[in-house]
Amino acid sequence: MSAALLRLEQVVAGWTAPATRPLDLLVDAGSIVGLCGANGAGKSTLLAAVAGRAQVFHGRLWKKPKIRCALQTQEAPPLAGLPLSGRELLALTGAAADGLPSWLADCLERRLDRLSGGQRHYLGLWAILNAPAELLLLDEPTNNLDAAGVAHLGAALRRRAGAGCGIVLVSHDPAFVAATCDRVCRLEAPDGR
Ligand SMILES: Nc1ncnc2c1ncn2[C@@H]1O[C@H](COP(=O)(O)OP(=O)(O)OP(=O)(O)O)[C@@H](O)[C@H]1O
Repeated sequence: MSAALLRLEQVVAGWTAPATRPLDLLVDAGSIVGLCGANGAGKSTLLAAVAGRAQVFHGRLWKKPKIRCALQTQEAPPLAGLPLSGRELLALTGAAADGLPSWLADCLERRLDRLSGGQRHYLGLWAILNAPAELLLLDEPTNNLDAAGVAHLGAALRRRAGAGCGIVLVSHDPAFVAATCDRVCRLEAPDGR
């Protein structure tokens, strides 16, 4: 029997005013759900509403009681000038370094603001992906990643789902979504796109 972790019924989310069309969404433990839609449709806003950062204006948003959510956003953390290493970043979220690709394991002791954009992105993503959470909310996780990084990410997501996590990922990459997600949900933009 599947165990529901997240259920949205006709949810309209926004920051200071409603910004999305109504959305129904069900995420079970062990499943990876893709959320697609045009620029500005409100996909990031919906993830933020699930994480409790944005508002729900209409509909019903249910999460399994006491569930822990980890949210990856598209915003780059303000790291410039901060002597924070990759290993320290992982420690901040409680993520283990085991399983990191070899090309990133070598970067763990270096300052994040001296890494490449892709290296920094994947370490930041890894910190969220492997945080002690049951529901992972990922916003454009393949941004900045090369083909090897995308393949590694797909396998890491499958492992987390296999361990019982529910995953919602927003992506504009149809090939990645088709290869990775069990189901895809489309959010229509307010203007109908
Ligand atoms: N922090 C914020 N405060 C107020 N409005 C916001 C905020 N973030 C986004 N918006 C607005 O909410 C609407 C939806 O934006 P959102 O980023 O959720 O769309 P998206 O579907 O994720 O787009 P994209 O595919 O371009 O990343 C837009 O009109 C945007 O201007």
